[in-house]
Amino acid sequence: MWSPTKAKGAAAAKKPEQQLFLAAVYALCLAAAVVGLARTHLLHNFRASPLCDGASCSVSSSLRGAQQLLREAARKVAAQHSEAMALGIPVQRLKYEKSMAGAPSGGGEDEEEEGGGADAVLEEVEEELAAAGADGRSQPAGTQRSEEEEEQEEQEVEAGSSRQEPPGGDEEGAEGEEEEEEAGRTSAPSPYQLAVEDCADLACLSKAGRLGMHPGQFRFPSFFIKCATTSLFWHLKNHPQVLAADNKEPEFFSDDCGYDPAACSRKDTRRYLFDTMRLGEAVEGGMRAAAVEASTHYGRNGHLLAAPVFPWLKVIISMREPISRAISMLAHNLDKHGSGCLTKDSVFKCLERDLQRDTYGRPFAAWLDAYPPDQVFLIQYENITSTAHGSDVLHAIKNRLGIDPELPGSDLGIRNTREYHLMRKGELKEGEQADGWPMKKWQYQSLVDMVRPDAQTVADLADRHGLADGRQWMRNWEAEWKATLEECGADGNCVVFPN
Ligand SMILES: Nc1ncnc2c1ncn2[C@@H]1O[C@H](COP(=O)(O)OS(=O)(=O)O)[C@@H](OP(=O)(O)O)[C@H]1O
Repeated sequence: MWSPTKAKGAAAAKKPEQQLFLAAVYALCLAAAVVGLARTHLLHNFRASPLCDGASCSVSSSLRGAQQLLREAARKVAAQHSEAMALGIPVQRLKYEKSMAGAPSGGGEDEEEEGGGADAVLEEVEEELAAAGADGRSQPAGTQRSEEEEEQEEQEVEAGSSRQEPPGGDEEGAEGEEEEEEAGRTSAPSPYQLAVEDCADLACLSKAGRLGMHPGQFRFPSFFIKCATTSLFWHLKNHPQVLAADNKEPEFFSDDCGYDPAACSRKDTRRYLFDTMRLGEAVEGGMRAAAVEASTHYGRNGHLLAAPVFPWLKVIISMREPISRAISMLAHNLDKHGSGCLTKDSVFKCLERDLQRDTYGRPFAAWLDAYPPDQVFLIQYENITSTAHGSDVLHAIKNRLGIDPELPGSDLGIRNTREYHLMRKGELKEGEQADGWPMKKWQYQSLVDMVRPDAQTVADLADRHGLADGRQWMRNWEAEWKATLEECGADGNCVVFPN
């Protein structure tokens, strides 16, 4: 029969080596139980953490989780940054140099995009992770993402709409899915591009314009040119980053829509967008060219038409000494179309009438009311056509438009001259200069007195908005007037040539 005393006595009766063996077995069992419990507890918590992908908690999956967390954090910084920018709160920019593909620094479309500081955070996070091979897949040489691709990714984050998490948005995705996401982010069209692909009217383009773009892309249309434009239009037409309108002066908003974008018919709008402005080609080219047109009449009421529809539009306004501008335009009407009031006998009356009606100040002020000054590029015709400054002005224009300033060259070229039109009509031989316009000295002087206040208004406005040195501007035109007056004969007769 069994009794404790007996058992004790039996245990006590065991040999010391047997006792030692049993103690070791008990200790091992205890340790195994503790380790088992701890493992179950740790795995439970660890799998629930974003550092594991749920199925495994390997070192590489944990590092991927950490990468994801850092991305999320950077995205949050980006979102807060955008919010702050929208509220007008000053946000300190971090060290961040944007090097747009093929575009000069100092004024591209994309430089208007704010948020560099937050992007820099994201960029640095991505760089650090890539350098550390934190995704557990070190990249072989030659397969690393290019700077451009990384910038595309930043832009998408900025746009905030291109990288939506999949429904149920989990971090549990398998490695393949994550790779796909990676590839999609780097080569995907920008949200802007996707939206424009479906556009066939102004409202759609207008709405799309609020979406984010990749670096090197341009909003459509990009800019209009006004005044002394033919040479500039043709120069830019030959630029690889410019998509010039099929017709230099489509006058769509003026002639087709009566300066009211809401009144443009569907048919005319489609024709303008696709045939004239080549929207289809712009989309096919990934929106990587700046679409331009140069309708002269927009100058008068440009503020009415473009600002509500294309708030991003840039405008190049070139102004010529007003009397020369009027002579050039009236002579153009006469030589090319056989119309208008200009004849050798009616010069003064015709100019007086035109200059009273066509002023610079009012429409220019309206453009400036409608557009921020950094979208208006004001040039003095006398500067861009001068041998001393012409190529610098041209360079600056292209810089401001965000296109390579070195292309297609530094020479503006010369087109649409009076001589060209007369030669075509057989009224002038090659190398000959067209006649000037007869006027009395007092007549010319009175025209100068008439246009001076308007010129001064433009100079003051340009100065106030930081667009030009107003005083220099006036000095240039005063010099033109003085030179013309000095050419007049002692008998008070002048022959006026436009500058
Ligand atoms: N590079 C250069 N240097 C000097 N002058 C130049 C240059 N390019 C154009 N022009 C002169 O600009 C005038 C034509 O201007 P636009 O093309 O704007 O005319 S238009 O309003 O579009 O019809 C026209 O002026 P006029 O000849 O006096 O009529 C052109 O001769």
